[in-house]
Amino acid sequence: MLPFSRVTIIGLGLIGSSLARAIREAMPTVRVTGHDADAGVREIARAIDLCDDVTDTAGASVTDADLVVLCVPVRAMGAAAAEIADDLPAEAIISDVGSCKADVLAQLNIALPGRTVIPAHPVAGTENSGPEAGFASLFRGRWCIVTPPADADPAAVERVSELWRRVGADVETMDPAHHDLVLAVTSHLPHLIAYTIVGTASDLEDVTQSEVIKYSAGGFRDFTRIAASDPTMWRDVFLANKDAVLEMLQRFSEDLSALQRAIRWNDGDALFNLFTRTRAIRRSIIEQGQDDPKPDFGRSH
Ligand SMILES: NC(=O)c1ccc[n+]([C@@H]2O[C@H](COP(=O)([O-])OP(=O)(O)OC[C@H]3O[C@@H](n4cnc5c(N)ncnc54)[C@H](O)[C@@H]3O)[C@@H](O)[C@H]2O)c1
Ligand SMILES: O=C(O)C(=O)C[C@]1(C(=O)O)C=C[C@@H](O)C=C1
Repeated sequence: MLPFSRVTIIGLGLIGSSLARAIREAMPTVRVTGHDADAGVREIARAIDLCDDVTDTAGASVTDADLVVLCVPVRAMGAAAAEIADDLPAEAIISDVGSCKADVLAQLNIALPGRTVIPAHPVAGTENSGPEAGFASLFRGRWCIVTPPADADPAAVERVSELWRRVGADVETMDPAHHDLVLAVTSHLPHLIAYTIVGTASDLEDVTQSEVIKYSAGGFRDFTRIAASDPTMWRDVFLANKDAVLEMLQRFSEDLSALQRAIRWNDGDALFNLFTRTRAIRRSIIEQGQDDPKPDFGRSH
């Protein structure tokens, strides 16, 4: 049996539009309704036939929904939830796809008191945004981490999990705070590092302009892809997951200082040993046949 029959997606950008496409492909009988605050995005969504219906107001999009998935930047979750509060059917489940979870759960609990809120995070994406950047296979073979509140109804958790399995994801359940700590190191910190490296390079007059472009075939080019990620999304992630990111940044800074010291004092052994360890990690991932690896998020809760 299908977990839901009428799904509303609010926010029709990369993730919302990918979810709409994936649901329509995997579960063609499910009615998908969409809404976006941006009239231009709604126009594109209609033009590309993204959903069965795209409504001009958030309220109109949820009146008969049995699942509403908020796919907006993490600091816009509370406002998006408040807009649907009066029109939401009593039995509807509310979920989201935000990249950090504790702050989003707090926002949703304030905006929708007493409602069934089951947050989730598909750990899949690209550096692109908007309704035309999405694609149906985005979640296939990727993790989706469901982060229910401690007192969540297990049946509601299972229905949300089943939706993500149906669009191809592997589902883990995790405590929201633990999720935020893990993702701070596996996703948020790498983005911060990429933004820093590309920003620093462009600040250095000597290597800017043609030279940054001309010689960016290798490692730097990989960083520029990540650093092209959406500014609104990532501003929100760093501010909403501040504590976990600052904790991981502290650890990272200490490790970077140790490397700095090793270079200054010609400690070749320290450099060699670290690089040998990190190379072994990458090789063991490839040997397991995962060249686009899903990180092991550890124990489920
Ligand atoms: N991009 C990724 O790689 C990725 C991966 C996993 C999860 N996420 C999470 O998914 C969410 C959406 O990210 P995205 O990459 O799809 O962004 P996006 O910029 O492509 O789309 C976001 C959409 O939300 C709309 N929006 C903003 N505020 C709104 C509101 N109050 N009501 C209705 N619509 C509103 C915007 O107009 C935009 O069309 C974010 O919370 C992000 O953290 C992103
Ligand atoms: O592959 C990318 O471009 C991504 O940044 C995707 C990525 C990640 O860090 O893995 C980014 C943010 C998400 O919340 C989930 C996935």
